[in-house]
Amino acid sequence: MKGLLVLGKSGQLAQGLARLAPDAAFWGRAEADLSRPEAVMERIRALRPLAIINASAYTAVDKAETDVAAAAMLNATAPGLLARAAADLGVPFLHVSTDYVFDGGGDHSRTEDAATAPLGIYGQTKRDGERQVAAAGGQWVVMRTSWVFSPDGGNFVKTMLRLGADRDRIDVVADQIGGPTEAGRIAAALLDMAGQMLADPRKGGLYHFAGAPDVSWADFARAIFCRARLDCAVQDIPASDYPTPARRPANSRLDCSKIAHDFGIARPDWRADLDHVLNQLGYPS
Ligand SMILES: NC(=O)C1=CN([C@@H]2O[C@H](COP(=O)(O)OP(=O)(O)OC[C@H]3O[C@@H](n4cnc5c(N)ncnc54)[C@H](OP(=O)(O)O)[C@@H]3O)[C@@H](O)[C@H]2O)C=CC1
Ligand SMILES: Cc1cn([C@H]2C[C@H](O)[C@@H](COP(=O)(O)OP(=O)(O)O[C@H]3O[C@@H](C)C(=O)[C@@H](O)[C@H]3O)O2)c(=O)[nH]c1=O
Ligand SMILES: [Mg+2]
Repeated sequence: MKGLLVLGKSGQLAQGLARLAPDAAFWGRAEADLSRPEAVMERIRALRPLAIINASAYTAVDKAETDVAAAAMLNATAPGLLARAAADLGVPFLHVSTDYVFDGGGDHSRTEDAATAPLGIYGQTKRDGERQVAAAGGQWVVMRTSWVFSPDGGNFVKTMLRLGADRDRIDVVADQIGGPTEAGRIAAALLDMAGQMLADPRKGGLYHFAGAPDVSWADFARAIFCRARLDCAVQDIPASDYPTPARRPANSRLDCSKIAHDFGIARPDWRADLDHVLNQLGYPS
């Protein structure tokens, strides 16, 4: 997509976008340090992009608990200012948020209008970012997704492949349920949405988008070992047996019917996407 500016370069989503939209401009930390967003806004005004996708974020969930100011800057203040720069230019701004804005009670799928109640700093700062993007006054999309995996960067799939290679058993949380989502699918959905927003200035808003079917982390780990042909047994454990600085939601199920209705974008099946990512990582199918 010509004229597209992506904030982010080496991250999972940024790399997914780079594969699908190689002629876009990609600004990583070196080109555009979002801990100093005012300078980035100036450069955006000079570039005059036709659409902006923000693929940058502070994603270290546990570290955010003690690095609050940096998480707030990257996840809330910077997206708000980027959205304002896009609004001033009159171009669409697409941003990504997370299932961690919810407290994860119950066992139902949440729609976009469900109440947010983040359990930790990462989720809180992402929720604040959603609000700042919506308040910037331009044409915007916030896509909430979950459990992102890809061949690039750090993610649960790569962690399991590393651990599973030298252990014969691993304990994995079985009472947190969500939709694993391949980064390339998010990239494709955002590019599709950007095109539709350019064609129709009324389009935009808050949307859920996650891979199907919903699973526990333990079942996701089993699928990874099975498809990678790694001989590592998964022991189901409750989250209470895996203490972490930040609490995670137990129920991360996202109802994705609004994006299907408004944009014609369906939930991708993570099982096929996992096969594809494992192939990219050198595991034969
Ligand atoms: N990972 C997940 O499981 C989930 C992620 N999300 C959301 O999806 C989006 C994409 O996440 P993902 O691709 O996984 O993230 P990654 O952690 O893989 O990548 C983070 C990106 O942020 C950029 N970045 C970090 N600090 C700065 C900074 N100071 N200035 C400029 N850029 C910076 C990095 O830049 P550089 O390229 O220079 O390294 C990198 O491109 C985020 O909004 C995230 O909150 C939502 C649900 C789940
Ligand atoms: C490594 C490991 C993790 N776990 C658990 C911890 C946690 O509950 C779950 C997943 O671990 P992770 O560290 O990948 O989880 P986490 O970093 O919290 O993943 C989240 O990242 C942010 C950015 C998001 O927005 C979320 O959608 C989600 O993807 O698995 C085990 O049970 N055993 C293990 O050996
Ligand atoms: Mg993590």
